Amino acid sequence: MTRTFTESLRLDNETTWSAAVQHRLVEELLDGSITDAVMAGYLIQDHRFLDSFLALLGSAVATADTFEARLILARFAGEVAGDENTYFERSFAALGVTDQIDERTPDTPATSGFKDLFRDAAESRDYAGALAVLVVTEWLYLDWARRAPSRARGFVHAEWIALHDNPGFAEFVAFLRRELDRLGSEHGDLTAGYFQRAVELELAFFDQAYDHPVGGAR
Ligand SMILES: Cc1ncc(CO)c(N)n1
Repeated sequence: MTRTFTESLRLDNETTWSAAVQHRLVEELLDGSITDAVMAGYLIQDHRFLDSFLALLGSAVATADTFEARLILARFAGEVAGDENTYFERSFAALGVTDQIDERTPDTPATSGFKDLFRDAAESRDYAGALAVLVVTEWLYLDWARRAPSRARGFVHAEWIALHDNPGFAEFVAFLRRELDRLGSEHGDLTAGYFQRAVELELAFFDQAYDHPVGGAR
């Protein structure tokens, strides 16, 4: 059986990938038992992830080798900057996360690691490198969010799952994988290195969500 390039990359990282997809945080989000303090801390870190993530998406828009790809990536960037960012603002209000709490909370090592990885991939000005990182962040999130049915309670939980488990998002992940399957093997070492770093950071990001519960949150 021939494997696609992205299937091989995932299989090379299967242990870490599965540990992330089956993480305690995902279990607690899907069964509704995650505490507001952990959810708030996780979302504060993820909102910072979003800033650097948009910079990486912008670099993918700039380096994509077809008009079609540039359109799809730019539309997705628009959704992240629009509905997804608004989700964070509404959730912070609901969880009692004020600007002061946000400012007092340091980046976890995983957040810093993602910022470094996104900057490295963006500055390489290499479309395949940016794709290797984007395939992990989006495919791994589709993978856990699809583990529904969820018994999530309230919009903070339900919308976070729905943002990563909907037909448009699944279609975007399929597009990213087709792009990396088309280009990745020509840039094998670079893409494998970025892919592995990203999977390890996803697992660490979930782990570290428990290190800084946000006390000010309701
Ligand atoms: C840590 C992390 N990985 C992936 C996504 C999906 O974009 C996200 N929001 N946060």
